[in-house]
Amino acid sequence: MCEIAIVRLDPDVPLPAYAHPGDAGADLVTTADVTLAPGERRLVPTGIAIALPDGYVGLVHPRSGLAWKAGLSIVNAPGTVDAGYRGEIKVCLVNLDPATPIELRRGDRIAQLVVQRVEHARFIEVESLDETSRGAGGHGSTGGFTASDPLTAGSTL
Ligand SMILES: O=c1ccn([C@H]2C[C@H](O)[C@@H](COP(=O)(O)OP(=O)(O)OP(=O)(O)O)O2)c(=O)[nH]1
Ligand SMILES: [Mg+2]
Repeated sequence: MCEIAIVRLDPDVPLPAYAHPGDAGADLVTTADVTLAPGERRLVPTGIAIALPDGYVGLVHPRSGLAWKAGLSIVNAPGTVDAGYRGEIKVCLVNLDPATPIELRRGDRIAQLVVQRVEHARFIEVESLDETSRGAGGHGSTGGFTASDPLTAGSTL
């Protein structure tokens, strides 16, 4: 377990909390009242700043319940909080529902922070890459998931 120093920029904000032991994400709240019109996006404050240890990253993920029930998502999901970042964590929320506004109140849990270790890579330029079974196949090269997908049209599962 890693320890993360945290500063509350708003005295009322709760510390990020795991809802259950073993959960991957610690919930983050908004400190603002926000209404998102259909299709609208907004950078929303969380009232906290953290100091992640070197070699860690904080990933800001959407919450699945709000995604399913209201269409609330994060434009840049998952957001990347760098270890050296000391500013307020903010979340770029978006209302993906085509018709219904989303009303968020100060204190609502709007996202979850997943803390992970990261590798730092050295990029070494070469003339060509080794051969693999996948090669350059990507972006649906192994098939899609519906009959309307042009890659799999006519497929009989
Ligand atoms: O959901 C997010 C994503 C990022 N950040 C903060 C922390 C992160 O360390 C910094 C920069 O994020 P990122 O590198 O994703 O954005 P950028 O557009 O590349 O900005 P920069 O040029 O500052 O790196 O913004 C957040 O508060 N919330
Ligand atoms: Mg960046």
